[in-house]
Amino acid sequence: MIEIQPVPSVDAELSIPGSKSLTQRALIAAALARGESRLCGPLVSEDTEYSAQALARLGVRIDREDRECWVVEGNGGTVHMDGTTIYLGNNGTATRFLTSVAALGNSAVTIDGDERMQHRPIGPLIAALRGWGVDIVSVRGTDCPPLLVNARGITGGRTVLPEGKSSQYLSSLLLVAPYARQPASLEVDGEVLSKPYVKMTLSVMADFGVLADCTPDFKSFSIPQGVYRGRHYRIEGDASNASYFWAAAAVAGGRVTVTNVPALSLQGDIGLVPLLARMGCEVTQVGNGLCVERQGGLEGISVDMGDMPDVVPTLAVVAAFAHGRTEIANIAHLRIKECDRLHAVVTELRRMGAEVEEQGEAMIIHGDGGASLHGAEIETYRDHRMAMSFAVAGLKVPGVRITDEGCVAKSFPDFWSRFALLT
Ligand SMILES: O=C(O)C1=C[C@@H](OP(=O)(O)O)[C@@H](O)[C@H](O)C1
Ligand SMILES: C=C(OP(=O)(O)O)C(=O)O
Repeated sequence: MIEIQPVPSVDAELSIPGSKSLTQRALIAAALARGESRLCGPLVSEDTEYSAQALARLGVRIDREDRECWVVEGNGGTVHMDGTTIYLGNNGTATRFLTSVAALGNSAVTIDGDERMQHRPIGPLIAALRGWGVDIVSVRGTDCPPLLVNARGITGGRTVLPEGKSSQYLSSLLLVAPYARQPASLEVDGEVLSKPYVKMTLSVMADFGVLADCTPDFKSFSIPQGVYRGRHYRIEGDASNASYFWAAAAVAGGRVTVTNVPALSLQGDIGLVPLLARMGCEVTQVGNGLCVERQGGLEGISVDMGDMPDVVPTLAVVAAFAHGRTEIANIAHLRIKECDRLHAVVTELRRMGAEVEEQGEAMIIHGDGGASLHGAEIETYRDHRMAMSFAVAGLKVPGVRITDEGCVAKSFPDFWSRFALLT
């Protein structure tokens, strides 16, 4: 357990480790590419460790000796599984992505994860892969991992992705689609949540040489056959993880500059910054980074966060220090993250004395400028984002204690040492 020390205000400038989403996409594109890639600025964390090890099991050589630049020897799309099981912990992104990558191989593979991952749905991806001729089942019939993939490649042609609460199904299909035996197309049923992650997938695919087509509503895709080309690829800082530092300025007052997450980031979570501005912060561009500063008070806002689920806990914590009502809508997908994050955020904010309403797909925070907040022992539910977002509250409120603080290793192993720069 770690107790956060309050500060009168913050004044810091720092860089943030590489984007988790970009690192995992670049690893897969580089793994399936023809030729060598150098991925510079990757995130080194539990999740990317799972991804890299899984790709190694699928026959890809990845040299990670230099933590700053990983060298990946692409297999050109020829996937050979060494062994029978790929275990991915509670890495939702890799579990969804590697399922499709494994389908490109030529042997039976079990995809499994930890107890929580075994409750995170993957049914829509199973259905869409079947539409591309993949023999895949959820071993326990739960539409969650473990999955058994009897891999023999993907046929391509048209498939439909049934409605689901994760964009990762769609990104997963897109990443492997160029390797289908015939040109592939994909239709999506229902609303696409977390759209910026799909955009990011298309952008990484294009960077590695494959241009897919999609309709502006992200519901219909055509992917040409092709092979990614190995390249030098630089990964920007993680916007979701930068959010805790920008939020620190909003909550404690003062300013924080994150130097390596640009305003025009590929990451949708950069969208938190304009929301902080709407609440009363000042935002300025500094080089390739962004500075968030707060001098006056914060006001509540109404916002649809369907496209940026990972920064909902961050915004919710800030909202508890604002004056007035903040409504965060369209966030049902938070319920299938590392924990039921919608319920967890509401529970822990209430534990600190905040007045919060939980709805099926939304949360409402009735802020009073933080006046009624008090210290508490915060349960983190093995969820890195719970730990990091509630740490921010502790910069202002004495006695905030974060349990199981090591859970940040999933995406940000040295979070606590960087956070200490604020105090
Ligand atoms: O594709 C990605 O890299 C991610 C997509 C998002 O998930 P959903 O699409 O399930 O919302 C996000 O929560 C996750 O941390 C990373
Ligand atoms: C939801 C997250 O990750 P994943 O789905 O990859 O487990 C996250 O990092 O907040």
